[in-house]
This record gives sequence, structure tokens and C-alpha cells, in this order.
Amino acid sequence: MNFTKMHGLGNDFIVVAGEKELPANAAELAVQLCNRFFGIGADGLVYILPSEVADFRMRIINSDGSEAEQCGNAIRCVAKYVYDKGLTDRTTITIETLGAGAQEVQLQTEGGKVQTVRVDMGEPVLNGLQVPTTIDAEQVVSHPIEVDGKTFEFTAVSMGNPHCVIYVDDAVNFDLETWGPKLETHPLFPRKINVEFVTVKSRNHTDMRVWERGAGPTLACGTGACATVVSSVLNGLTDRTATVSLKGGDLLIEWNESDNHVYMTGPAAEVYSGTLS
Ligand SMILES: N[C@H](CCC[C@H](N)C(=O)O)C(=O)O
Repeated sequence: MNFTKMHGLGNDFIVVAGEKELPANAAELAVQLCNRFFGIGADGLVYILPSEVADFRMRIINSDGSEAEQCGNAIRCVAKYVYDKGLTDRTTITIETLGAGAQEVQLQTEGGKVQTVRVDMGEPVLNGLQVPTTIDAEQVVSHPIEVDGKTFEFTAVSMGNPHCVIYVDDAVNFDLETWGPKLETHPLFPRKINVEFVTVKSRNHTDMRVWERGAGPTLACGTGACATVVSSVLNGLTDRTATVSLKGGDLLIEWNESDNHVYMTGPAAEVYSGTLS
């Protein structure tokens, strides 16, 4: 099996193209290949597949074998892959995902290679039961959640995949390893959830650290950055365009008022290609 190792701000993926559909053993393969000691090592396994509604289709399997509906950093890597490898010569393409259908992606190239990608991540879903949470409400904003005797306030946003956004004094040094897994698997979240800890720095800038559903602590989370800005607007903390600073770098997020779509702009990088023995 040929693969290409790629990342978006250090959120890294094993990218496989050429299959007609998701292999039946994709979950087992993801667990085996994402292992950083016995495998290639990555946060997820990404397949580029044919699509009937878009130029390409992306399916993403987390390192624990669970399939995610959407992945912001991976979609930028897929866009770079298909252009750099000559599968398309267009700099505006569409990529189909499980959670958001056909999404428009704009490629910014330099020297014939993609450097930066702007993705239309679609409309956020705020209805409590649709995120999903067990809370039957139009929106879940600053809602109390208790874990191990500690009470946080969270805002729930789906970008196709579910996110729980919590504001803390110092996201950069927050104890992600203790609280991330407890919140990821909290009974309020029927399909588990990605957890973002956020510190607002200004009306156009936040710090964010993420504990990802099915992958744990990652260096960056594209859908999490989108959820962070949507949540911050709902809580009156930032404007609709903001830079989200993650451990792996910055993403520019815009929650457009006129079309209600969230746009994410950031880099994508290829590390190496290989063949599995
Ligand atoms: N772990 C996530 C999928 C990857 C999302 C993240 N890597 C991104 O860049 O959006 C989930 O299960 O919803």
C-alpha cells in the first residue's frame, strides 16, 4: 500500500489515494498504522475516494479506529495532495465529506505546489440534540457540565463533527490530559465529543488547546478552530473573523454573516511518501 504522510499545523495524517471505496478493514488499519511506535504514526488515516457529488471524496479514520464526519486539517492536506500529485489542475475544487457534503476549497499555490488552503467548512449546527448532546435546546451556550466534582461551562458546536468549547484563564498551560478524556466521554455527549479549551486574547485572537475525540491531544484541530470562533461570537467574546493560535500554529477563521458559512484558511504540508511492506 502506497501512502503519503502529511500534516496541517502538526495534526498529522496517513493519506491513501487510489481506492474505489473505504476498505472493510479501515478501522483496524488506522489503529495499526497510526501507532507511533509499531506503525507509521499519525493522528488519523485519510482516504481520497471518487465522489458522485464533488471532485473528490475524503473519509477520515481517527487513530482509535473511529470514523469522523469531518476534519479541517485533513481536508487541506487532501486539497494539497490532489493538486501537487496532478489529480487536478484547478485551484478551486470541491471535496465531499461525511458531515458536510461537497465543500468548496481554494488552493493558493507557490512554485506549482499548494502552500495555503481556504476551505468553506459550511454552516455550524447549534441545536443541542443535533450536535449531538442530550440537551434539547436551540443552542447550548455557556451550559454547566460537571466532571469529578468540578463544574465547567461549555458551548456546543457541530462542524459536521461535535465540539465542546470551554473558556479557561490559560489554555496554553491547561491540564488537557486530566480533563480532556473525562469531557470527551461525558454522558451529555452520545457520540463523544472534541474538547477545546480557549483563552480569548482580543476580539480577533484566541489561544486554543484541543483534546480530540478518538485521537487525544493533537497539535491542531481545524474543525475545533471553527467551533472556537462560532462559540466565541455566540458568547460575545470575539468578532466573526479571528486567528486561533494552536500548539502547532495559527488558523484564520471567518464566520461569514451573510451566508452563515465558516471559512478556514491555513497551511498543508507533505512530509514523505512511502510503501507499506
Ligand atoms: N477527531 C475528530 C476528527 C478530526 C478533526 C480534526 N483533526 C480537525 O482538524 O478538524 C473527530 O473525531 O471529530
